[in-house]
Amino acid sequence: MTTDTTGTVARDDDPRRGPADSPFVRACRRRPVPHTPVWFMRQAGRSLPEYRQIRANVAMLESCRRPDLVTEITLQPVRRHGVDAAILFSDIVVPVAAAGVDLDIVPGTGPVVAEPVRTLDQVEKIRPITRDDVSYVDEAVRLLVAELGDTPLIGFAGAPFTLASYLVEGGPSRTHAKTKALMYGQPELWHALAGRLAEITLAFLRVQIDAGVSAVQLFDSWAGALSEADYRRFVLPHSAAVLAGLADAGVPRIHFGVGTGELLSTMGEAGADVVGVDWRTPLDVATGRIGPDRAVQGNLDPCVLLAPWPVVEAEVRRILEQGRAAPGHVFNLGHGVLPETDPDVLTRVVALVHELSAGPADQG
Ligand SMILES: Cc1c2[nH]c(c1CCC(=O)O)Cc1[nH]c(c(CCC(=O)O)c1C)Cc1[nH]c(c(CCC(=O)O)c1C)Cc1[nH]c(c(C)c1CCC(=O)O)C2
Repeated sequence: MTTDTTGTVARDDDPRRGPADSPFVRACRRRPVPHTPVWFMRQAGRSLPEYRQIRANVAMLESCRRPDLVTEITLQPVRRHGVDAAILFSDIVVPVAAAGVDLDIVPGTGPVVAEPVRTLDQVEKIRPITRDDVSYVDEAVRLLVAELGDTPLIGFAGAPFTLASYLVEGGPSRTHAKTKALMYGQPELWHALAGRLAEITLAFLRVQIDAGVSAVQLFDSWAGALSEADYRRFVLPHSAAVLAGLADAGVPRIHFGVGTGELLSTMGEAGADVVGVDWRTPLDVATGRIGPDRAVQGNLDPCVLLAPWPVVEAEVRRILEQGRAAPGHVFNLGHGVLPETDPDVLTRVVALVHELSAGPADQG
């Protein structure tokens, strides 16, 4: 129970509380929570039979452009698992396609770009986007916010480095060699590309915030491929521009990458409220690097979900324990749900996180 400024007592299920006062948003803001909130990156997707069914005859990008499908797919894991937040069903390449880049999402591969970026002329043809270019996202967010009630909706976008990697490599890459070669060999072209992608990302996140999302996550999934010095020189200014552009938006900003143990403190400097941590760095160690001014999100290894339940349970306990060192903890995986994951295990993890972390709300 809480007491508002008029002295009226609001029950925990009172709709007036709204998503801004949800455990998820409170943890992002380092406020006391009734339980540790939990959601999963890629919670909507191939681990769910109801997702595989609805996507059976619809291409990935087409499904992202149909508000009815986006709404249904986003809600599926919320209904099934009782997670503390929904994440908009979309993809990091959706705004880039809206900006005029010829690309597709190939099943089992990922984004594939028809003409990889090599010249300034190509960069200049990637045009800035407006709300009208992504009106289907605006519409889907509005439908979802109405359906979700007190459950917060997370909006997201890809960060400039991760987007640039797809555009320069032409598809997924293990080494990001072409991207790094461009970065080192043609720094002006690199900064022009990353700057344009930062503009598009900021505009895309603004559309989602204006439509009502309660938080945003900036995915720099592949930033861990860079040294700290190169990250600072080539990537940080562009990601910081996106995050600074949202400073007045009033929603928490989460910043996530994989293999970023050595970058955690610098990624925090980019300006997020919450830093996502993969499974390689324990959360207490991560908090030591990030500092007391930011919450953390993570960090169960998605592969652990394929192990017998006692292993999963022990890992969930360890992560909750190490997360207590952080000023705020959002439970999540260290990267996305693997398609072969048994969805019932995800549901059990949500219940276990809630059970183990529930206690009298700290009034501090
Ligand atoms: C790098 C990246 C991409 N897309 C995304 C990232 C950053 C997050 C991360 O690091 O995983 C972001 C993304 N993509 C998708 C979401 C949905 C929201 C959620 O997390 O539930 C999110 C947040 C749907 C999707 N995006 C994609 C799928 C699978 C396509 C399908 O179901 O047919 C989904 C559900 C396609 C995609 N798109 C991309 C990849 C690597 C793939 C997978 C390729 C494959 O394995 O088939 C690029």
